Amino acid sequence: MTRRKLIAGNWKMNGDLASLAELGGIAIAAQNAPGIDVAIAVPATLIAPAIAAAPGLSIGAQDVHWSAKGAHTGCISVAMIAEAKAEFSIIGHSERRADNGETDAQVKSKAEALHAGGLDAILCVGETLDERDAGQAVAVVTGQLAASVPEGAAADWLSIAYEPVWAIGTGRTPTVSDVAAMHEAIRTKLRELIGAEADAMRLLYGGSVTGDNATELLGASDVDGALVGGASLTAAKFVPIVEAGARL
Ligand SMILES: O=C[C@H](O)COP(=O)(O)O
Repeated sequence: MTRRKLIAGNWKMNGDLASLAELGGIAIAAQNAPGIDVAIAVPATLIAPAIAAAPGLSIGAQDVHWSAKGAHTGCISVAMIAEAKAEFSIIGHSERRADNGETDAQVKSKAEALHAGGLDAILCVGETLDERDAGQAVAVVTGQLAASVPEGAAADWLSIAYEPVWAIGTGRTPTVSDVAAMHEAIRTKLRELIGAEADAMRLLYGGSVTGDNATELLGASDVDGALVGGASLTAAKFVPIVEAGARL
């Protein structure tokens, strides 16, 4: 099955109004790559200004709360990011799991809340280095999927990002065959969970993706795109990744 590639950036807790100038070059690269999707998840305060700065570029959030509203100090709801015109949110990023103790059950509720609000979700999974060294990587990742992918999830609103925790921001990446093996395991698990819809669902790889390794990583079997952190902060670093995705 042909799946449209998605190259998504995650600015994490970086960026300010001045850095939105980077989105101009990224938006042009996206326009020049009509065969793929390009998106950037910015800090919540930058969602509306990012959309104003780069109309037509898909802008999203990096997290949402699962509740519609209420006593959740510091959190942001799906309706709030939707009002700012975000199209999607990342959920379950390993940094949120580590910093905020997020559980798979919460991630599942966030996915359901996004879908109910008409927004897309990029759900992150991934193992730590200790888990990989212990031979538990596949078990950890498939366990995260089993506990966080909503019943009946569909490819038109949910994508999965496999991000080995040890590859994030470290300059280390798994081998292409390790990435392909994990993505195959993810797809197999998704078939168990959501049936044939699994074959339409995009599986992104994330962790130290750069313009230098994007062609190799994006070319791995069952890799349908990338979730890019550090290299998404500037057009100079992100555009080559978009171009690599468009060439495949
Ligand atoms: O969400 C993005 C990932 O955590 C990857 O970050 P990185 O490209 O800086 O390694």
